[in-house]
Amino acid sequence: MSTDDTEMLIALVYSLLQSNSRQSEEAVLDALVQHNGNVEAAAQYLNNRGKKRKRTNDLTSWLGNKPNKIVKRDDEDDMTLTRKSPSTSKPSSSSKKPAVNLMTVLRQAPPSPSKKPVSPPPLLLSNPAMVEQHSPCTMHLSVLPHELACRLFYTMVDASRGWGRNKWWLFDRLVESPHRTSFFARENGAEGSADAWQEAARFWYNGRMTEPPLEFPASMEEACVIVERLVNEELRKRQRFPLEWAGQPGLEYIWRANVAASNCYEGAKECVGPHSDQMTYLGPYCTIASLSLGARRIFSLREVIPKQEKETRSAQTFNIPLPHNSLTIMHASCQERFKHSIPPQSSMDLYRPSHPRVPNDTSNCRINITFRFYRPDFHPSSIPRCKCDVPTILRPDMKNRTDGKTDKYWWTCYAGAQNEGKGCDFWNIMDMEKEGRGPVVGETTV
Ligand SMILES: O=C(O)CCC(=O)C(=O)O
Ligand SMILES: [Fe+2]
Repeated sequence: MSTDDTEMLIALVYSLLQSNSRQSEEAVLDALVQHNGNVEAAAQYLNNRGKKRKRTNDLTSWLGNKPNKIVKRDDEDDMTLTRKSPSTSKPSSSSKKPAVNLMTVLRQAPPSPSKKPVSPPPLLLSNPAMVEQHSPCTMHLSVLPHELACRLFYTMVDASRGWGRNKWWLFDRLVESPHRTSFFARENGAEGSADAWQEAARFWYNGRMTEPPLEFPASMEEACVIVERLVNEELRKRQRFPLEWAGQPGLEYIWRANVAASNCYEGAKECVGPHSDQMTYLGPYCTIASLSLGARRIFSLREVIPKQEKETRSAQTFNIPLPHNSLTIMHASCQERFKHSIPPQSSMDLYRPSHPRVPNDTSNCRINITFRFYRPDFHPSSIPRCKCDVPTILRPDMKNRTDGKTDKYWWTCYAGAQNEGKGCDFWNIMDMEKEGRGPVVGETTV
C-alpha cells in the first residue's frame, strides 16, 4: 500500500522544485498527470510556470549529485522510476536522520493562487447509488449488528495503541506513514505455512522484518463472516474480468477473506496518501472489502487517465464520506484504474458509539479494516525475487491500460523500501500462463 507510485512521484517533484516555487499537492498531481508521470517534466513545468522566477538549479545536475541516481529505461512506463544497481557504499549520513512524517514531505507549500483548474471539481458521492454510478466501488450501510460494530471498534482502538507507523525509504529519505497499521491472518484461512504468512505480513510493513501476523480477534472473525457473505453476493451480480480468480470446484465462495489489514486514524490530520494497493498476493482485478468504524472520514478516489485518453478527458476526484459501520467494496478494476486516499481534514466530527463503554463516550478515531483475499495462485512461494534476492511486488501498468483483457502487470524490485532507497532495476512483465497461475475467469492473454 504505502510505498506507492503517487506518493513517491509527488515527493520527488517537490524535491525538484525550486525553493521559491510554491505549489499545492493538487497542482503537483495535476502536473504529473499532464506529463504522464514524468517527474522531471512535471517539476520543470511547475518551475517554469509563470516564468517569473529565475532558475537557480539545473535538474540534471541535481539528479547527478544525488546518491541514488534515478534512471528511466527506454522500454518502461513513464510512471516508473528505477535506480542504479545496489550500491556497496556505506550508509549515507541521511540514514541517521529520524523518519519524517510522509505528509510533511508532501505538504511543503500552500496552494498556488495562480493555479488554473485542469480537472472538473471533486464530486461528493453521498449515497450508495451515487457510489455505484460513478466508481468501481459499492457502499453498504449498517452492515454489522450495531452491538458488534461497537465491540469491534473498541477492540481495534485498544489494539491500535500497540500498532506502529509504517516506515520506508523514498530514495534518500526515510518517511513515516501518518497513521498506525497492523496486519492479521485468519486462522485456517491460508493455504500454506507460517513462513508464507510471515512473508506476506512483512510485505504489508513495506518490507520490514516483523513478528508473525496477528490472528483475527473474535469480533473481527464475526464481522468477517458477514463481510464475506456480502462480498460474494455482490460478486455474483457483477460482470467479471478475465484475469480474476475463478474459484475452486466444490467451494461455495469465490472470495475468501483470508487476511485483513487494519488502520487507525486518530484525529483529523492522520491520513493515507493517494495510492493503489499493490497486487503481489491479491493478483489482478482483486476485490477488497473495506470496513469503516468510528469517526466518519472522507474516502477519495481519483482515476488515473490512460495515456491515450489524456487529450480527451481529465481525472475527477470522487469524495465518499464513510460513516461508522459501513462497508466499501473496491471491486475488480479499482486498483487498476483509480488511486484512493484518506485525505487529512481541517476538522472532523467526533463519533459517539451507540453501545458506549462508558456513558457519553466519544472518539476521534476511525478504524478501517480491509478484508483481503490472498489468492492461492499468488502464494508467497510463487513470487519472483529481484536481483537483490528480495520478493518483488506486482504493479498494474495503469497508464497504458486499454480493455481490461490485455493490460500488463509488472514484477518490480521492492528492496529499496528498506535498504536506504537502494534497489535494482528488476522489471519483469507478469505472464499468467508461463508462471502457471489460475484458474481465472477468462482467457489469459498477456
Ligand atoms: O482507511 C481506508 O479506508 C483506506 C486504507 C487503505 O487504503 C489501505 O490500507 O490500503
Ligand atoms: Fe489502499
